[in-house]
Amino acid sequence: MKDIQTLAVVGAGTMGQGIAQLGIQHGLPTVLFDLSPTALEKAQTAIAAGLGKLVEKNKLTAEARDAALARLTMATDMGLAQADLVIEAVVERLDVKHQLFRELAVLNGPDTILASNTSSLPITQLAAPVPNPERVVGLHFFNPAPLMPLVEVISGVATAPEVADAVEALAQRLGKTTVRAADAPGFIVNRVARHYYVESLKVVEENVAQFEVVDDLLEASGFKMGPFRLMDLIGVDTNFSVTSAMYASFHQDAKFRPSRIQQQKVDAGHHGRKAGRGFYDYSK
Ligand SMILES: NC(=O)c1ccc[n+]([C@@H]2O[C@H](COP(=O)([O-])OP(=O)(O)OC[C@H]3O[C@@H](n4cnc5c(N)ncnc54)[C@H](O)[C@@H]3O)[C@@H](O)[C@H]2O)c1
Repeated sequence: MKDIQTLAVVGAGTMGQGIAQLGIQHGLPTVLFDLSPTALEKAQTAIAAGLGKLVEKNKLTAEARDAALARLTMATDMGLAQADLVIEAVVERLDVKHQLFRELAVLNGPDTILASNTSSLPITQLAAPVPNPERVVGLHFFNPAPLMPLVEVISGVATAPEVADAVEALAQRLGKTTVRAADAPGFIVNRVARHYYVESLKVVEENVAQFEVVDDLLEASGFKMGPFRLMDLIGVDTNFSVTSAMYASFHQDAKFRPSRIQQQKVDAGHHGRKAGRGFYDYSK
């Protein structure tokens, strides 16, 4: 297994931009590819701001920040998404991720590792139509990726053990604490955390309490963020897709049923902080 020396991140949204920041911060020349030039512009601003904050806090020198930024290539041309490790962080849809991995497999050699940041889709299913599925692996960062210490490493049925070892070592090089998770829907954290969102949405749907009250109470009881503030941070659309995928994977088990409140937010484009509006208004 060759050493991972270069990184490509596909999808420059909430997660992709954070993962790319980690890569350049830790010395990896990194290509950040997205279909949307606007997403790339926003990502570039966010990465520069993220590194800038570290400089302000004396956690990074200005020279190290400049060197990190020089390692970053922003790309709307998918042809540039070639690296030892490609991490995809695009929308949570199996069809989109399948198509993407097939294209990445053509662009890259058979020994390039293809990792998915999926929150819920089974790695075995993701890998099935990809040439050389033994190099497909789950590498699940948490939001915000530069700050959250945990990364789940997930092997599908076909994943070669040395591939899982290599991405785990890479995550540790990025300063993360890793945990191996079995290839079950939602892995560990999202499976348990799903009920935080699903049950809170039910409380609001049943008029037991308003969402702001639920947030305030849960924060007062010790949770760092209330469920609605957290959904806004995650992306209401992403959170809804993850719940929908898990509901399907668990064969419509009612305890994972998505909420019509979330469906409505998605339909209205109220996708959370990234859209300026979710459960709360961020336009100011
Ligand atoms: N948001 C979270 O808190 C969080 C946490 C952990 C994991 N994840 C997972 O990370 C992945 C990305 O989630 P996100 O919240 O960053 O999404 P997002 O909606 O913020 O960003 C997705 C980006 O992917 C781009 N994109 C879509 N299709 C593409 C394609 N074919 N090629 C290139 N770019 C494409 C979009 O333009 C967009 O910029 C999902 O699988 C999600 O489940 C999300």
